Amino acid sequence: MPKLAYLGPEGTFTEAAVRALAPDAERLPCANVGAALDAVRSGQADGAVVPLENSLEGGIIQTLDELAWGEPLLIIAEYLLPVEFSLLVRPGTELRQIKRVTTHPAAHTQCRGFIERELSGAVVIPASSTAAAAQEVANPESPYDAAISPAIAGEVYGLEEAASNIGDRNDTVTRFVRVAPPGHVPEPTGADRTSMVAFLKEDHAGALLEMLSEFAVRGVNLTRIESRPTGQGIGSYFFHFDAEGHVADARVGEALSGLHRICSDLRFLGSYPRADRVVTQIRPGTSDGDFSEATDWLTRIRSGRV
Ligand SMILES: O=C(O)C(=O)Cc1ccccc1
Repeated sequence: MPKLAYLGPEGTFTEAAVRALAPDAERLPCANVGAALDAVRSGQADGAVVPLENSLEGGIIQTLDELAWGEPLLIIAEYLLPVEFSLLVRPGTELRQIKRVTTHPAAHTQCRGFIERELSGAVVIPASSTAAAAQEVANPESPYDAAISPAIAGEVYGLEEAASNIGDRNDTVTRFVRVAPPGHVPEPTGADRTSMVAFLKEDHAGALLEMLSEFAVRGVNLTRIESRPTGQGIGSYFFHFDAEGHVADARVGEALSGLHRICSDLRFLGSYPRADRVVTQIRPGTSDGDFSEATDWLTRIRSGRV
């Protein structure tokens, strides 16, 4: 039974993703995303589940930066979780009494409308997770009046639901990934995604276009592109890319080789089955057969067999 580290405590959205991805796994709740990933690096856990992106807010910065800068890890699976937020209070608290709210920053940004409309004047204080916020509010001595959390956290910590489904949109989805120590890449399925992080060799006009061209000319479609500061001054950025397909596909492999040539560093984060099972569309001239036929042709003309 694998042991999976995740953003705890019990009752987080991440825990729901762990239960869906690996129902039989032993769960190791951690205080933050970095600690969950470090548990894998140190061998304390066999893997970890972490949030990677949200359909409303984009990338989860802590996860993106940990995967880019920390000791390398491999993404081996993903899961799409629809997220629904509840306002949880100690039994008896009324909406008008709520002055101090606590939650995870990603939940705060997705519930801004409700907070402005229904809790105007309330301050929102960040918590390490939505369930940590609920656990804190459950303490009768807590300075906080309410937590924004999944409804399940209310059941776990004995809180009341003062309002449900309080997100600004009711179709928000968070993509979670399961990571493992570097090693075996999952087999291609035909409906895969490949993630990577690219660092520019030198900043120049068209540098991003050059990188994108490596994908475009081989018919590789991107599903996410995100720039993050390198920390080395204003204007210095590196890039996260998610592409359709698997590193075992010729067009994806060649795009990665091309990027490797023009980047100062290209970190492969993994090829894994897509949660939505959307099959990769192969553009004419970019199938594995097309690539190997072209390689054979080149070998022939190089050896004089025109
Ligand atoms: O705090 C949680 O419950 C998490 O799992 C992180 C998170 C927060 C908000 C939306 C999705 C994931």
